[in-house]
Amino acid sequence: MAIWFSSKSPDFGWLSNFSAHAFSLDDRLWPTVEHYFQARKFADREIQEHIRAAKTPQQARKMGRDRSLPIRPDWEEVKVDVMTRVLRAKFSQHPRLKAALLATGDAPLLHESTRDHFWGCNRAGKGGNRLGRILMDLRESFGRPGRDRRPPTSDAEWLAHERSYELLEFLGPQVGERELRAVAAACCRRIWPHLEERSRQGVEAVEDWLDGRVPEERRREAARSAAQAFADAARALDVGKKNGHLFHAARAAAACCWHPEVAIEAAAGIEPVPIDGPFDAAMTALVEAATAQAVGAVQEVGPVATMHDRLHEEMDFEYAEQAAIVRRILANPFRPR
Ligand SMILES: Nc1c(N[C@@H]2O[C@H](COP(=O)(O)O)[C@@H](O)[C@H]2O)[nH]c(=O)[nH]c1=O
Repeated sequence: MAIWFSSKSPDFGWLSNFSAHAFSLDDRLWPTVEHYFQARKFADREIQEHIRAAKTPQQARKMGRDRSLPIRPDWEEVKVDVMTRVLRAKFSQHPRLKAALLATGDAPLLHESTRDHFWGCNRAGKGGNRLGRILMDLRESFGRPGRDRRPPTSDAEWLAHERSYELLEFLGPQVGERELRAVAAACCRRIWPHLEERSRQGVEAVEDWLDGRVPEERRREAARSAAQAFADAARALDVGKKNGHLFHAARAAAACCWHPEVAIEAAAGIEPVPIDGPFDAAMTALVEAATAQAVGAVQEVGPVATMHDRLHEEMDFEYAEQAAIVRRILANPFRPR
């Protein structure tokens, strides 16, 4: 069945360019794909920076479409390449989104738009759906086995594996909720300095629950309060103020405290990638905690040219540290007991 998406779709807003999934590209951090795409219309770095600092993707789009500023003369020739590049960056840097994209299988992805017949199409079939087509190509390239996806295949590989989320993905649904929560909490402990009080208390409630000391009600309250802390961090997110690591850290803690009755993404007023169960919650916590750690580490790195490489190095480093946590908490599947 075809999947229709736009920034307004309740279930597939994460496919839209407006979704709040920050990534790094061209030596800088970008709050959304839309910010990057609109900024790239201009050669002038000052204008790019102005758009990068826009509070919302809607605002970035408005700025990019303001024709009082000169756009690069070759924009029409390069815009599809720019979009392809930025979408690859978004989905490669968010393993959870990449997994969600792969999980759409071979469903046609259609960017619903009544007006934009280039990137989107309407329900009557009018429009080129270029955005949907790029996403389908990306899905296909991610689906091919390669350096991006290497689950462990032996005891030795399990012990040497350096990506926490791939270890969890490999074990899949057989991991119990207690183990998942324990891994998520331990990963949040590693970003403690980036967490504010409500997020810390949430993680502590999860730890107490692991010790068997927490009534259901406290867990729900902790989840609400951590979700609220994330909502506040989302509102305060401002690349100009270099506080991206606080946003990702608060999201990690909120995911760690996930409770089925508390909608984390909705609390933050951003495009929903609804968390679907404890496994999904733990994956989100791992990815966001690694991002928080990495962004925090490179925030002050200058010149910007070196920041980009450093960000990826720092994320790899953190995923390796988390992989050791996964091994400590979960049983080695290659040594059955
Ligand atoms: N207006 C809109 C979207 N339009 C977005 O605008 C971009 C194209 O900009 P331009 O080439 O300047 O027309 C492209 O990223 C497209 O996805 N998307 C959404 O999800 N929701 C919206 O409401």
